[in-house]
Amino acid sequence: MGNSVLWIRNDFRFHDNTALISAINDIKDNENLIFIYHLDPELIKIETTSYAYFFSSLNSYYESCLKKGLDIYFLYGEILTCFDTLLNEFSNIDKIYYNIIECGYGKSQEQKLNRFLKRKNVEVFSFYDHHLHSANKVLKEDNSHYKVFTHYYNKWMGSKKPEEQNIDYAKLSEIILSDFSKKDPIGKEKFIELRNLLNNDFSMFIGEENARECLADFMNAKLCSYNENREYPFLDGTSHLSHYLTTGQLSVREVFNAATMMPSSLGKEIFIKELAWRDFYNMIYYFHPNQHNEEIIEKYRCINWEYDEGNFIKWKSGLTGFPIIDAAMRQLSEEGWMHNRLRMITASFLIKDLLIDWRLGEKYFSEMLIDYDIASNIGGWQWAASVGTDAVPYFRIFNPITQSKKYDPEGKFIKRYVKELEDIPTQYIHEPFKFKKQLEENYGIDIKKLYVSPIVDHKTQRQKALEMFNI
Ligand SMILES: Cc1cc2nc3c(=O)[nH]c(=O)nc-3n(C[C@H](O)[C@H](O)[C@H](O)COP(=O)(O)OP(=O)(O)OC[C@H]3O[C@@H](n4cnc5c(N)ncnc54)[C@H](O)[C@@H]3O)c2cc1C
Repeated sequence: MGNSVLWIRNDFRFHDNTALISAINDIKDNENLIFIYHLDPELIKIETTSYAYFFSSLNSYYESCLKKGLDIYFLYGEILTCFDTLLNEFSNIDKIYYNIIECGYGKSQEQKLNRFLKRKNVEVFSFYDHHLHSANKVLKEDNSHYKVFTHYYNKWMGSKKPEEQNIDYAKLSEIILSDFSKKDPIGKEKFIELRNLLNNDFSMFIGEENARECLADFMNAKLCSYNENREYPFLDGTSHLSHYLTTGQLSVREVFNAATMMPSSLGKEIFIKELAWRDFYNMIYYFHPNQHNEEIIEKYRCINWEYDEGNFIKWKSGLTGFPIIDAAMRQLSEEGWMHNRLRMITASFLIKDLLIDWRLGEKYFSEMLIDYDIASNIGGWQWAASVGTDAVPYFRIFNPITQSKKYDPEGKFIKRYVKELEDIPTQYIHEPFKFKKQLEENYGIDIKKLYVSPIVDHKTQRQKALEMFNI
C-alpha cells in the first residue's frame, strides 16, 4: 500500500484544483493522501505586503483544511533536504501530485525536485492549472511564440478551454492523512512563528468564499459596464480578482466560465480579453526567462539610467507633487493594490519622467502588490518602459497631467488619497502649483503650505527620456 502526496503551491483552494482532484480520483482503497506545504526560506519576506498577503492566504487555506478535519504537513528548508526528510518520515510515499509553475524560481525548484524524485522512484503527476492556456499551448503554425498580443489573442480565443472540475469532498475526507503527531514538527513551528509575525489584516480579501462572492458581485453588478468603467480609478469598475487568481484561491476556469455564461456585451468581451493578457504575459516570460533583469528589445539593454535616490523615495511615498501619481502610490501603500490605469501612469512616470531604471519600480511593486505575479508585473513594467514585447504605439510617454484630467476629471480619486488637496477646487486639482496665485487670491489657500511642489518638469524630462532612449 502506497501513500500519495499533494504538494500545495499557489493553489489555495479545493474547487477545480487540478492536482488535488486528480489525486483524489487516482487513489485506491487503503491508500492515503498527505497534504504538504514547503516553506522556502528563499521566498519568505513577511515584511513585504505581497508576501504577507500570500502567507495570509496560505493560513486561511490551512484553517479551512482544519475545519474539514484535514491537516497540512509543513516542510521548512532547502527543497531537496525537505523532501528527503518527508520520504523518510513517511516511508511508503510513491506518488506526488502538484500544479505546475511554468516560469522563474518555481519552475527551477520543480525541475530540481523532479530529478530527485526520479532517483527515489517516486512517480510525479504534474498539471497545468494556473492559466487558461499554458505557455506552450497557443503558438503560431510554425510552433514559434507570438510577440504581438492581438495575434496571440485571436488564436487564444479560438482554442478550446479546459473544463472546470468539481471536487468529491466525501472521498477527500476518507483518504486524507492528518495524524502527524509523531512526526518532525520543525515546519509547523516555522509556520506558527510566521503566523505570529503577521500584522496585516486581509480577512476581507481572503479565502475561497470571499473570492467566489467577489466574482459573483462583479458578474452581476459590473461586467456589463466593464468596458466603460474599467479605465476610471475613481469608479469601482474592475473585478478585483487578481489577488485571488495569483494565489489560486479562485480557479481561472471558474472565472472564465462565469463570464461566458453572462449575456453578450462589450464588457464581457473586454473582460475575457484581460484574462488572455494574463496568459500572454505568462507565455512571454516562459520564452524570455531572463526578462526579470533583461529588456526583451536588445537595443535597450544598455540604457544609461539616471538615479536620484531622493526622487525614488518621493515616488514611493506619494510625494512627487503630481497629484494623480501621489494618490496612486498612496493607494498602493495603503491597500497593496493599484488600479491598472494608474499602474501604467506611475510606471511611465518613474521611467520616463524620473528616468529611473524600470527594474527598481518592478521590484517595489513586487514587494507591495497583494496580486504580485512575476510574469504580469514584469510584462507591465517592460510595456511601460517600451522595452518589452508588443510596445504599441512604439514609444509612449504618458503626460501625468493629461492622464489625470482624462481619467479622474473631477479629482475624486485624487482627493480620496491625497487628503491635503481635499478643499482644492476641481479646476485646479490636477496641477495645483500652476494655479497658486488663483488659489491664494480667490480661496485664501497657500498651496506651498499644503502640498509638495512638482519634483520635475514633465516637458524637460520628456525630452531627456527621448534622448536617453535615442528616439
Ligand atoms: C506596471 C504594471 C504592473 C502590473 N503588475 C501586476 C501584477 O503583479 N499582478 C497582476 O495580476 N497584474 C498586474 N498588472 C496587470 C493589471 O494591472 C492587474 O491585473 C489589474 O489591475 C488587477 O485588477 P482587477 O483584478 O480588478 O483587474 P480586471 O480589470 O478586473 O481584470 C481581470 C483580470 O484579468 C487579468 N489582467 C487584467 N489586466 C491585465 C494585464 N495588463 N496583465 C495581466 N493580467 C491582467 C488579471 O488577472 C485581472 O484580475 C500590472 C500592470 C502594470 C501596468
